[in-house]
Amino acid sequence: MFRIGQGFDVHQLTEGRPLIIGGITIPYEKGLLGHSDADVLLHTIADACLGAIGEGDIGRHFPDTDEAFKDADSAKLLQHVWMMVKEKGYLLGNIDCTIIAQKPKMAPYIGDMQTRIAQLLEAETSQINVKATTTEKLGFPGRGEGIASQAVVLLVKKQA
Ligand SMILES: Nc1ccn([C@@H]2O[C@H](COP(=O)(O)O)[C@@H](O)[C@H]2O)c(=O)n1
Ligand SMILES: C[C@@]1(CO)OP(=O)(O)OP(=O)(O)OC[C@H]1O
Repeated sequence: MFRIGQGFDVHQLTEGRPLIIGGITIPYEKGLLGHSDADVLLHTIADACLGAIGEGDIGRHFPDTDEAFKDADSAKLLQHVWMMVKEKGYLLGNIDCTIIAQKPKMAPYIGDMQTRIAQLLEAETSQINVKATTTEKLGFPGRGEGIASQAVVLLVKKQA
């Protein structure tokens, strides 16, 4: 039995914050703003996983009004979500993600992101695909105001 989920998230770019995407710190003049470390890609994957198991979204499980999640490491939030997926008896099929950013260039960091996401989800790197695209300078990502990401996840029910 299969379950699919999709995720989408956006965070604003601002000065004075580190840029953390897919669990990797990327050298850049700005970082993403959020209650947590604002790792837009890990949030997107967490939302896709929660969607696949019918458990709502990360705001429901980790509210941004809760001081416990202030500056939270999104890797830990995703690991918690992955525990929920495993408790429901699912394994990862595959994940496909897109980071939507005019700058910086993500290509040099994609391999490390895939490795880190695979670690967090106890999967093989071959099960994780991360892509990046600009919006050809159009809209808020194109103006460099923020970064968005999208993900689709396929889960497979463990055999009894
Ligand atoms: N922030 C980004 C955006 C894109 N890339 C890579 O460049 C390729 C071309 O991007 P277009 O938006 O012009 O289609 C894209 O396929 C990515 O490989 C990137 O590394 N970082
Ligand atoms: C992760 C949480 C919790 O710290 O905060 P943010 O970093 O603001 O991220 P967002 O994607 O807006 O929503 C989920 C939040 O509840």
